[in-house]
Amino acid sequence: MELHGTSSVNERGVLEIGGCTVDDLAATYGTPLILYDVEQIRERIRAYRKSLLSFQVPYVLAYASKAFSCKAMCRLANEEAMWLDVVSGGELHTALAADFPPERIYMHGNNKSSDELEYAIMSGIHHIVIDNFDEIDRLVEILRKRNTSMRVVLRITPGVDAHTHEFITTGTQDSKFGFDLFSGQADEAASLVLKQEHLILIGLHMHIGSQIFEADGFHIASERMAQLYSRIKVNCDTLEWFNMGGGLGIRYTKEDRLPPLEQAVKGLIEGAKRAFERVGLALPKLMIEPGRSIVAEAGTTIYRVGSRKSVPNVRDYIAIDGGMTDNPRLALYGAVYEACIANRMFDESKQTVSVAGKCCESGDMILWDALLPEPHPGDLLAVSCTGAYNYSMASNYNRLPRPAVVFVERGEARLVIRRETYSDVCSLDL
Ligand SMILES: Cc1ncc(COP(=O)(O)O)c(C=O)c1O
Ligand SMILES: N[C@@H](CCCC[NH3+])C(=O)O
Repeated sequence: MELHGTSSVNERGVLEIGGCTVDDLAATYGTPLILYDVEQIRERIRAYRKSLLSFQVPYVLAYASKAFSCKAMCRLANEEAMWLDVVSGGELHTALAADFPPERIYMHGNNKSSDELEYAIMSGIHHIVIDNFDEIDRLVEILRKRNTSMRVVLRITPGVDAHTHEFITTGTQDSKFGFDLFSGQADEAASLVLKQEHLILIGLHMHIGSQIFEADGFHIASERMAQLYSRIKVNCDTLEWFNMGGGLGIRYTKEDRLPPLEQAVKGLIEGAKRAFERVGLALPKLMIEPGRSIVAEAGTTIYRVGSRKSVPNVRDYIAIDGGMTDNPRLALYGAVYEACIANRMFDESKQTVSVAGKCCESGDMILWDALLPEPHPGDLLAVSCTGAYNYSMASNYNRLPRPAVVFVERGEARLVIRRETYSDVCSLDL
């Protein structure tokens, strides 16, 4: 397993993250345990900021909180002066409960309920990203009733295939998200919004997908967005923002090849700059809303190895005390991870084993055919790059309690989400 961020191996051959030893953390907090290397998150944020600053246009760096949301994460994003993208009343509530300033929050979502829209408006968030025609109507109705107005951004589907897993591409024409550009819906939505005295159109948004390695999709989408922007700008003085979405990929395994983050971000923005120049405009104010590339590599899940099973001439399995309940990404997308035996880092990796979870489900796998030192029951298995869309997509399938989450930084560990108990699992049952 590749060591990320502040990870290192101590003289006992035990993995350390953020200056904390993994076996001590497992003994204190139990397993499965999700560790976040806070310094690494801060570094990623700073890498984004450095690239954005070099373009000398006003910018907003928002964290897409869907990747991993909890109060501590919102506080960390706030400490780093980020904005926050929320996609639900629950994510908004988490941010507000963490005292995240509402004026740096905005709301996405392809089916925001009227309650969620009211909540967002009454909380004083900065703007709402409108996703469809029904939402324009619903928003106007609420604003009219409350005799107030709201800044809005339009989510546009630029008709671009981002070359990622088909379940996480979002910019193609046939998508549930946003206003379609090709059929003219995007222009139509803009003229509708401009007629509404309660709506102030401040920007256009695109998000072409997630875990993207290549810049071409962003460049093509930026070209199309710049053309749309220039058409709308003619009748709209308040239009000043271009939100390029999130989506930059990360290295889950050594085989994943991609440029350093700073370079990748610069490349995207240079592409956008060229696109706007071609339509005779300067680069507008920029928004960018990464999730995965901020938190994924900073997360490591620590499991305890339990039973083993060897199918002669077929495969060796080991089972860990978590699984698809804390990491459904292999089951959902066939995601590939790297792992190590965290308490025996000096041992040679010479056995090919597949790592299964403990759910009643054959698809409950975390790794297929990984090369590891021979695992023994009681060993600690560390799976890297589990910081994004793992805890946030965790479930209680088979009534398994969700794991604890701990932030580690400079030798200190801080429990930020406690482990669920059996009574938590039953807490909503009547
Ligand atoms: C609208 C929007 N913005 C931002 C993100 C964050 O994407 P990522 O985690 O790939 O950076 C997503 C998720 O794909 C999204 O749907
Ligand atoms: N949840 C997905 C990505 C979806 C991103 C949000 N629009 C993943 O784990 O990769």
